[in-house]
Amino acid sequence: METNQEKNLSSILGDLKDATIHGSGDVIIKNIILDSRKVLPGSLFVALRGTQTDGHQYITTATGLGASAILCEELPENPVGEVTYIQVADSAEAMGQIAAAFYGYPSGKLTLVGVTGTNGKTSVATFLFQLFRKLGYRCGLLSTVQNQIEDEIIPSTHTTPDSVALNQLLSKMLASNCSHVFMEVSSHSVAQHRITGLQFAGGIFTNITHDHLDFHKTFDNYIKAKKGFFDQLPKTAFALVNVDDRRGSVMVQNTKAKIETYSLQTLATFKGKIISDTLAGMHMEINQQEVWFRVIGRFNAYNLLSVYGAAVLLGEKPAEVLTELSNLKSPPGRFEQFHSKDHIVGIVDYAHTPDALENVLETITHLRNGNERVITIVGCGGNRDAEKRPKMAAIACRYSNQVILTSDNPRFEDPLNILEQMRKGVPPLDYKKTTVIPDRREAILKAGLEANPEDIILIAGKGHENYQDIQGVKHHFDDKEVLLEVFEKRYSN
Ligand SMILES: CC(=O)N[C@H]1[C@@H](OP(=O)(O)OP(=O)(O)OC[C@H]2O[C@@H](n3ccc(=O)[nH]c3=O)[C@H](O)[C@@H]2O)O[C@H](CO)[C@@H](O)[C@@H]1O[C@H](C)C(=O)N[C@@H](C)C(=O)N[C@H](CCC(=O)O)C(=O)O
Ligand SMILES: Nc1ncnc2c1ncn2[C@@H]1O[C@H](COP(=O)(O)OP(=O)(O)OP(=O)(O)O)[C@@H](O)[C@H]1O
Ligand SMILES: N[C@H](CCC[C@H](N)C(=O)O)C(=O)O
Ligand SMILES: [Mg+2]
Repeated sequence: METNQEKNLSSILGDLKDATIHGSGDVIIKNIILDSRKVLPGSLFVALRGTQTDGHQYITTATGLGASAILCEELPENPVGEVTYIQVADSAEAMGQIAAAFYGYPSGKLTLVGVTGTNGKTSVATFLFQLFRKLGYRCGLLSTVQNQIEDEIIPSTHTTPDSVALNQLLSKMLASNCSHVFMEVSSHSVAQHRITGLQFAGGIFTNITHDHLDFHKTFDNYIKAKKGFFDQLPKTAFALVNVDDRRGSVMVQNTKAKIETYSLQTLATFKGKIISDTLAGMHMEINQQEVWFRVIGRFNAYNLLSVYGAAVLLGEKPAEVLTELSNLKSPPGRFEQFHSKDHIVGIVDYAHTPDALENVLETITHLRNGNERVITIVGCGGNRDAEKRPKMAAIACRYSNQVILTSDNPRFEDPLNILEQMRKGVPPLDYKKTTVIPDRREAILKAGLEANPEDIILIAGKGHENYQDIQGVKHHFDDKEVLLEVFEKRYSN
């Protein structure tokens, strides 16, 4: 007999086109597993071709551990008699369809909105989650910072989980009576079919700039990956795009969804204008209605505008939406401000791309009103796009009086090597104001101790992260903690 956790294999294969089934469809599947080391008796093991290795190499291990079925692109040389092999053209794509069926298609029973773009996904998804809770709905969130079911926090490992984890989380949200779920859709997740089989009520495009070329290789591929999300939206969904980004129209070129737009510069369904922007708050006009926000910065004007648009497209009343939006706070590590007793402003921000860093520094530049200095501390992650390293250093120099280049998450790279690549972006005229301090803690302490009252210290790149990933080991590290520690130190000395 089937239980909640179990399904008959043939009952979850219905959405697969062109699959060849070798063996019986009448097999009980207890779970879907993509790592052979986690296979249990009754598992359906999915052989995925990865970036490091090929899951097909582990099919024999999986059957040895009791897998009752294997989803694969190529059959093993010696198939096991009692195991069912489902042969498909693309295992990752098929896995998305099977995972949705295994968990009872939870996305179709929820109002699911996805957010894609280089920057702003976490901010927009989190604002939507906060807003809809305030509007009285039970909600779920899938984000880089954390996954959340109402108040329950479930740590996240990826911006967008794999299709099995994703459908499992969605079914948990449904079981908790959530009606709305807001999720980030990373370009990796589209390319790797993590979102295949999901039924979206809407999709939002924030922007696209330089990132992840380590994975996508060319900017064109990166654009195609993001566009893939809009290509697969159904005609019942909305596709809400930022038309101030020149790739906005490309994103929705082939979508079946209803296209809606937002802009700060041109005519759009949702048109916004910034009236003033200070450290205390932002005053905007949205579709002729004036509104004050606690959240600040031009990039957040875009984020709030898209959130407003999505809420209205989901049927919420504009006036109620604006009232609730005006009280929202930024998610952790997104332009998060701290003030020392002698009025130094510390800003912890997750800007880890050239565009994000430039936006944040432009915002800081606009907020300056006197002789305060801007001190920027920034690093770049290891085993990630190396092209952004010199660019980010150059941007930091352009907008700051003092720059400290430091380590982010070196991962498996030599931090000094990363810093050397960043240093190449420092214009010779800016050598004098630039220091390289590989130890991130030391870098923050130095800035915090040397700053003068009213100075602004930007600590960019790690935002909410509470670890530093060095050689595969995550050591506790929190920019906020070190900043607050040094603010205290100024008084104890
Ligand atoms: C580059 C990338 O996306 N990698 C993801 C990918 O891993 P991979 O392709 O390297 O896998 P692999 O190690 O080659 O293994 C291939 C297959 O063999 C299996 N295997 C492997 C060994 C074994 O003994 N047995 C076995 O079955 C693996 O489970 C896997 O299914 O598939 C794994 C399983 O789903 C993911 O955990 C992994 O994410 C890694 C950890 C990662 O860091 N991903 C980042 C780049 C990422 O996805 N980032 C985006 C957001 C970025 C952003 O927008 O800023 C995200 O959505 O989080
Ligand atoms: N709409 C935006 N446009 C440009 N930059 C933004 C925007 N929103 C936020 N940022 C900047 O980008 C940083 C990351 O923001 P956020 O975490 O919302 O993006 P993300 O797309 O979720 O990033 P990730 O790809 O790591 O998941 C912020 O800390 C801020 O510096
Ligand atoms: N989602 C992004 C986060 C980068 C954050 C930055 N701190 C880094 O480690 O490079 C990535 O995985 O590329
Ligand atoms: Mg994110």
